[in-house]
Amino acid sequence: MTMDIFTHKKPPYICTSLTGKNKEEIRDELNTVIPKQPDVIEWRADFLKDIHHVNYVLMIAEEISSISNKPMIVTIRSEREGGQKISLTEDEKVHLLSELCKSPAVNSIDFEVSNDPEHIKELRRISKSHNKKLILSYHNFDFTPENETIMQQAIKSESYGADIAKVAVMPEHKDDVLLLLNVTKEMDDDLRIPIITMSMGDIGSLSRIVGWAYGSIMTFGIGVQRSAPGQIPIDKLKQIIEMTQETVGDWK
Ligand SMILES: O=C1C[C@@](O)(C(=O)O)C[C@@H](O)[C@@H]1O
Repeated sequence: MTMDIFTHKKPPYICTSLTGKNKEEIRDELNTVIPKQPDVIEWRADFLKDIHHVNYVLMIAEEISSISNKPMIVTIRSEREGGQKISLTEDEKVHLLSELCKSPAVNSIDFEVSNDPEHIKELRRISKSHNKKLILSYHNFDFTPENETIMQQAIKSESYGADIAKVAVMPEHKDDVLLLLNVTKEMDDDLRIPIITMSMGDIGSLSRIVGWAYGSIMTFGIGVQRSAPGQIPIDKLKQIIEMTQETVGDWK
């Protein structure tokens, strides 16, 4: 049964990324990660060495799901937006994501909103027909664009029929973290779909702690190895969010 990310707890959901290069490394990661009880697992399949073997990929997805018993997002992050260099063409990547949508092990797929619109439409069609969530994402590892640009990416994601819009941007100074939180609140007010946002890097890590209060439904913490700069270890992240939620309450 595919588990729904959105019904089992009050946000923010704590997600952690698996970045192993092969089945053995992923198993080891799971052994460390599962006791830390993340709510959601993101499998960063772009780290997998043999990503071109569709059956091997599907087998690992099943294994992750059966060991973790958690909702799983599969991401094949493009190199352009901070992912690993992989041996698949864009068409092959879309084919692989389509096959993953058919697997009961997978809850959601993440695809960049900057991808070819035909590929996005195809994955929307397939994910919907298999009852999987489509996260359309935007990453900028260099800087934080202005408010309107971030908003436009999220609006574009919604207009493609995304179930969730995600934005990860790099701050160059403290004001950029405030900008991200501010636009998070605007997106939460204006969009009909849920959003996930983060400001990356050291100063950006503040957004990973308080983003929920501005409308971000998920935050990424380190299980074994970070998948982006500024992530906080899951145990500390959980503790600090619980403490802030106690004082802040349901305010957002
Ligand atoms: O998009 C995201 C968010 C992220 O970049 C972060 O900053 O936590 C980590 C990635 O693994 C994930 O796909």
